[in-house]
Amino acid sequence: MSDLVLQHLDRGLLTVTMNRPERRNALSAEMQFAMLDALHAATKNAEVRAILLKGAGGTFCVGGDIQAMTTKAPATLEENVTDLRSRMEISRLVHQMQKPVVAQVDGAAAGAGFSLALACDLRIASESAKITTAFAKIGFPGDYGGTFFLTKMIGSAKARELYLMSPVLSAQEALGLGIVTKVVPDAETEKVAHDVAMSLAQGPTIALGYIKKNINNAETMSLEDCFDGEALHLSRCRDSTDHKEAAKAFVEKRKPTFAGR
Ligand SMILES: CC(C)(COP(=O)(O)OP(=O)(O)OC[C@H]1O[C@@H](n2cnc3c(N)ncnc32)[C@H](O)[C@@H]1OP(=O)(O)O)[C@@H](O)C(=O)NCCC(=O)NCCSC(=O)/C=C1/CC=CC=CO1
Repeated sequence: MSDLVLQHLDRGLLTVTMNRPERRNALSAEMQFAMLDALHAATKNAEVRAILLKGAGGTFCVGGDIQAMTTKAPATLEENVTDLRSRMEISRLVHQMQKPVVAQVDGAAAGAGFSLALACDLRIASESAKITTAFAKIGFPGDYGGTFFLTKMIGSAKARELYLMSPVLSAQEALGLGIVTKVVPDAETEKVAHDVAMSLAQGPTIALGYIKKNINNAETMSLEDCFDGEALHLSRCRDSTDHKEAAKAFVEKRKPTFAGR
């Protein structure tokens, strides 16, 4: 396990911390591969029922390490494409895994760090967070699925504006655009993000996974295919312990306890 990505599992919640605070968690190659390993393992581990993704030292992630970009060894176009595409699996795993992923966006989310936050299901932002696509300012068009996620989230017109003009948004501005879920005072960000993620980790895991799948389906599939998916997923949940417990708890007028199966 790499020190660049810390992992802590508590009652179904896996906290994954990008840990390069001295560089505001700018993504080094080693860090990206460690994240890929962590996310692959989390996808397969039934004990992980939700993930909280955060950065160490009060910053989420400022994206690719610009300092490292100035000394990068030359490679062919094909090598660069293969390399970047393989690292971008981080965003695909986050977006598609059938477990909720919450981003704790404090300090800044920029470039690939912004893309990564967008790949998550919910974003809890601190009041002073700076949020920006950043790419155009250093002569890049975008990566880690950011253009896909942002366009789906806020529409093509606004996504173009944020990528072409690259403004640095405040958390409140990002909230107004629907980019972040909630803005909280800086001192409360860690607690609120943790509480939100923990409540998902204690939820009906199978149903939450299918909610994600249904909504991901809606991003790309036809109405007919989405209906087929909803019918299949709800029918599968009928047999789940959590659905039976939730129905029983409702009738008995008590809070359900979900086991995640
Ligand atoms: C808007 C900012 C994110 C935050 O602004 P602010 O809070 O005012 O902080 P600064 O004073 O600008 O920065 C503080 C220190 O952090 C250093 N820093 C910031 N970003 C990076 C970075 N990306 N890489 C390296 N270092 C960074 C900054 O130099 C300061 O250091 P010193 O205190 O020593 O001076 C603002 O910081 C900002 O706009 N940052 C740039 C964001 C950016 O352009 N990111 C890269 C986008 S491209 C990308 O992500 C591409 C890839 C490609 C390949 C592989 C993987 C990933 O992504």
